Amino acid sequence: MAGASGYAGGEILRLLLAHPQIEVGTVTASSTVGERLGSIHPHLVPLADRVIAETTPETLSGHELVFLALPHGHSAALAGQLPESVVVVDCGADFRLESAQAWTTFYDTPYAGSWPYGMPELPTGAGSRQRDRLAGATRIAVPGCYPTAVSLALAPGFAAGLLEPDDVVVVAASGTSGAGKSLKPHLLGAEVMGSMSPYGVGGGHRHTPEIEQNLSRAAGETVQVSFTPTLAPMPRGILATCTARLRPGTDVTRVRAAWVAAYGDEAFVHVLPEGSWPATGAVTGSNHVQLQVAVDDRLGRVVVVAAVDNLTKGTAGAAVQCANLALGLDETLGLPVAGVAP
Ligand SMILES: NC(=O)C1=CN([C@@H]2O[C@H](COP(=O)(O)OP(=O)(O)OC[C@H]3O[C@@H](n4cnc5c(N)ncnc54)[C@H](OP(=O)(O)O)[C@@H]3O)[C@@H](O)[C@H]2O)C=CC1
Ligand SMILES: CC(=O)N[C@@H](CCC(=O)OP(=O)(O)O)C(=O)O
Repeated sequence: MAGASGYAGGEILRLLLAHPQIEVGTVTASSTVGERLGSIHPHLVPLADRVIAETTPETLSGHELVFLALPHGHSAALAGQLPESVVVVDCGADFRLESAQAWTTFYDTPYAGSWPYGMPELPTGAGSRQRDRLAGATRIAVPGCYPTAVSLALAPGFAAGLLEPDDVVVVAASGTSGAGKSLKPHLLGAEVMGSMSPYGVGGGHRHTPEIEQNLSRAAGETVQVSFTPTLAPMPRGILATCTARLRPGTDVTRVRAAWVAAYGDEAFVHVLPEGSWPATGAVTGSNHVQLQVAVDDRLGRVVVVAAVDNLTKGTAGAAVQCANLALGLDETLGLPVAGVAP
């Protein structure tokens, strides 16, 4: 586990402690090398005495499976030095985008290429799902947290041909752990507590091309998205409110049916009963995505609300789910299906 001292790495370790088939091997990081894991993640009691090692190909080699939870731009060099037979599951953005142009527009490191994208439930056209590309894969790019919520929220409508591709508006709120552990002056307690604020406004957030890539794949045509993230005074969770214009003549009774049918067989994506609404508190610590879909008849728009835990289904849970698929295990092994509430 590389990046073990971070938020995503800590969450992967928490999940692996409950996994019946995967054992935690070497834990590595950077500035915390030599420290006890217990001093950084006191909640990971059974791993408290593990000592953090340096992140090098040597310390990571010898494992069948390696999770990378490093800052953007660090995965390519490391993964390139690990044998092809090792399953590498990367929580960073380095290998998520298929378009080099999109990458260079939104990121400031060189384009490294793309790996199979780790969102098993994503409809990818003609009745197929992204999980078909993950079984047996040895390199997997775990999605970003906002793209998880937004893509799973809107993909059923695009896959069913119900939505216009050029009028999609998303506003999403995230808890502060989404920004990682390193010190950021705008994320001090005094700045965050009791206050919500937008960022990346005006189409500048780097998750925009990732969301567009996913929805375009589901739609079979280019989808464009106006995406505005906001920061919410909570440690975990994303609540995404996604609206799109319905195609003319769309029968509104088909709308709910499309979403229910899309996820009826999925273990981790749930369309709530009519009248119930997703809440971040209901998915805290669980690998679930909660969805609700409504139609604004007056404006001819669909409104889909999604809740995920950014650290569980939004990163670490997806990473473990993908590792299960890559290793030929039951996709749901070791993954929490109940949240922590209140
Ligand atoms: N937080 C979230 O909700 C999500 C995160 N992700 C992605 O997961 C990855 C990790 O994010 P997160 O856990 O939040 O980040 P953190 O800042 O919390 O953790 C970063 C980790 O990377 C290590 N690290 C930093 N620099 C280096 C380096 N040069 N070489 C080796 N290791 C290094 C840190 O070690 P040390 O502490 O020892 O310096 C730490 O373990 C990122 O790519 C992020 O984008 C994806 C989806 C959601
Ligand atoms: C609240 C917050 O700051 N969230 C992060 C997204 C976290 C995530 O999913 O990140 P990666 O694409 O970096 O893996 C952000 O907006 O940059």
